[in-house]
Amino acid sequence: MSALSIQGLTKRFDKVTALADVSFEVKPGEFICVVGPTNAGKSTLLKTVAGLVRPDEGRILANGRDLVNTAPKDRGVSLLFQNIALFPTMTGYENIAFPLTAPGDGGPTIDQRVREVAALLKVGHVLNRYPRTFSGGEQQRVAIGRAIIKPTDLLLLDEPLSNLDARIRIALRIEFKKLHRERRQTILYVTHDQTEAMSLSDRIVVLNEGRIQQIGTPQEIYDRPANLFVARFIGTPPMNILDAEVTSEGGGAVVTGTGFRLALGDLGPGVTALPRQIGLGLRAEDIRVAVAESRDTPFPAEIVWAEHLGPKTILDLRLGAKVLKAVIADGHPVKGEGRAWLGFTPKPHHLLNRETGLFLR
Ligand SMILES: Nc1ncnc2c1ncn2[C@@H]1O[C@H](COP(=O)(O)OP(=O)(O)OP(=O)(O)O)[C@@H](O)[C@H]1O
Repeated sequence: MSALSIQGLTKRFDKVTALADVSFEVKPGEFICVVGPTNAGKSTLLKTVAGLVRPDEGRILANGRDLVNTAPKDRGVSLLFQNIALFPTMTGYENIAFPLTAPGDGGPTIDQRVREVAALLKVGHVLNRYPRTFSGGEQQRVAIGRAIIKPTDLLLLDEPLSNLDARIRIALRIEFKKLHRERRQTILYVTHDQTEAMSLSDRIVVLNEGRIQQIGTPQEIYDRPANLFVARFIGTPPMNILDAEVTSEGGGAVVTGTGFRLALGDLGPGVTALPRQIGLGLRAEDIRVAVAESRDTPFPAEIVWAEHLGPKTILDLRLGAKVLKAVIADGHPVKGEGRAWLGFTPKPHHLLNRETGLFLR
């Protein structure tokens, strides 16, 4: 049975449809990230599960039990919002222990559990202090501690790391992963940061304008984006899409566009469903870059920008009217300006039906 079953969830606010017929299943112990741009409906989804928003249509079941008609406090979920609200008159210790102080939660284990959680989140040193003396990272860690101390069936996290600087964010990402490994708690985690989603989740739900665009493992979504939106949203830099024409030659497909021509071999029967004008999707790492023309790098391009990022450099390369993004490693003979020669090895092939916005599988 699914730990969480979301069925046909729809929520409208006046003219805005925040969620449009959203359905997915979460397995017990799964770590699911819901990712999407601003206004995608991510928070609304989490709030409907937590009971803060009532859906107009659809059902939410947790282990087969209806949640929509269950009071929020009886849903067996804990929720952590982006905006931290620690109790200012309570110490770090008291803030973390707060959810355990309800009747029935008492006993000598409270102290032990607070200290375990504090150790896990590395906030042992602030337990006797008040929130006004905490750094932003410490505040967020304590807030996370408070959200996780009472093991619930389902943990809902809404952009829990978004207000933190990059270093703390990465450190806490690892803590979340460890926590999940230890507890195997079912987690629904909302973020607009696709890198965070890629690194944390067992599966990703990509949401845009209230609609699910794709559900899959990070690898599936990266390798086989369902549509143009997902292809552009997942991956840094985003996938390059080149206008091209596909023709059939000698039993194989050939893709031609301004400045390039590529034999893709036999693409199977699906290729006949493609219109002639397509988009060829290329990940930055699918593009070979060289200083000279060769059989492997036959297409001349102009380097228009180089972003040096330490171990790698992201190049903007003009090919015809289009600027592509490619990645080269530190020490690569191409230096950040002038001319370069390109070769494409798209694996897998990303052929976009430009009329429907869907990729050929
Ligand atoms: N209480 C509300 N009243 C009116 N409109 C709302 C309400 N809550 C959300 N919306 C609208 O619903 C849409 C989805 O909002 P939601 O907060 O779920 O998006 P989100 O993906 O979480 O965005 P962000 O990443 O910016 O937080 C938005 O257009 C938003 O303005």
